[in-house]
Amino acid sequence: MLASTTRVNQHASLSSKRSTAVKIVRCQAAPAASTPVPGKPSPTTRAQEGQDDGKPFINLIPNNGRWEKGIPPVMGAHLMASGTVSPVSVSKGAGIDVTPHPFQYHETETDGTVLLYVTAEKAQAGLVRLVEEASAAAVKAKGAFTLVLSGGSLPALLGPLAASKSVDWAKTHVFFVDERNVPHSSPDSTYKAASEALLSKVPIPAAQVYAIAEGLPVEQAAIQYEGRIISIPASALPRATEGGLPVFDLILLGVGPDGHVASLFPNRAETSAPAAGRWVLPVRNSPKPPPERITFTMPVINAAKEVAIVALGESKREIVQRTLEVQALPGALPAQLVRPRGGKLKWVLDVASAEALDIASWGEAKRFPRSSIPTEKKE
Ligand SMILES: O=C(O)[C@H](O)[C@@H](O)[C@H](O)[C@H](O)COP(=O)(O)O
Repeated sequence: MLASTTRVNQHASLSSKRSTAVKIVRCQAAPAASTPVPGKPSPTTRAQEGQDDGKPFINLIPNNGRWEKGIPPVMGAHLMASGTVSPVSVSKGAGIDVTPHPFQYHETETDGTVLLYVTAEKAQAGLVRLVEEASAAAVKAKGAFTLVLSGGSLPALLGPLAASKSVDWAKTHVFFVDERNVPHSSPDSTYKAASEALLSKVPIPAAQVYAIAEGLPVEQAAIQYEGRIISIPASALPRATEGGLPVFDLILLGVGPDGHVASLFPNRAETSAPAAGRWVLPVRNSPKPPPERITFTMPVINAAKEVAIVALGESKREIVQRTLEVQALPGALPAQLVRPRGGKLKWVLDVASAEALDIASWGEAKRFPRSSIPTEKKE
């Protein structure tokens, strides 16, 4: 049974004039593409009324809520904010010629918290506070704080942390949830970006910044990185009771236009790596250049105490809406697989990236399961 939808701050209008975050706590459940929202011409409304507005006529997932084995007969086929239609997958009926999909729908939901800021600057300040709070809690609890960074636009957002008076850098360990397999001096290096924006400006011991080993083949770089994580004592980096995965205190993710997080891309084998396997994997032929990377697996991300997905600006509008509001093919959007099992999930948005969200409808209970990686691989 889905967790009952938590209260949504109905006043969280996107045009909020509030100067700070509007905290919206909700279940991560996608409204059915066929659930017309009063006052909002949803694809259904347009399709049912047969308006020929030039947009593709789309087949809608029947919102009967009683699918065989939790799998809707038609997956996808929803009209995305960009006006394109997502891919369709038609099963032949439950249990008929169905090969075990690396991802499955399941009924449980994880509450996520959406922190919606009026501007990117306020979102950046909120992100800094989020790191400071996680740091204080971790150092108080175990005398160490493990912070994991993404690449892309994220490192530059952390610049103001250099002025923070509350982060104990002597007790902080910084990792990279993914990293390009390039020299540290390369403009593509996330280590370089994070060093320039923050790490070179704070008194963090060099041995506590875990950069990728340079000059190795990507498979060896992944193994070497995993070995460094394994060598960290559980007192600083506890291991989860289930599966022994490392429990990082805070992982900061970006999200790509295809829904990738870290270097886990849609429909790629790395994205469905099981919890029982490697913690860090090599990625070749990455859809996002540069081609070679290493990446944490999704189970490692989901073992974290807290995960924040940071998506700011107009360019994130469509993927934020798809990820938070649209039923996707199982695993089609890796960002929808981010569901910390025992931890907290937060989205850090600004009005520009949240503009396409239909927050007013978030108060209604939705019966859309989310895809996830099964805990045991179905052979
Ligand atoms: O190394 C990387 O490229 C990142 O880890 C990647 O996952 C990034 O976070 C997203 O692609 C979003 O990047 P932007 O925030 O720059 O759009």
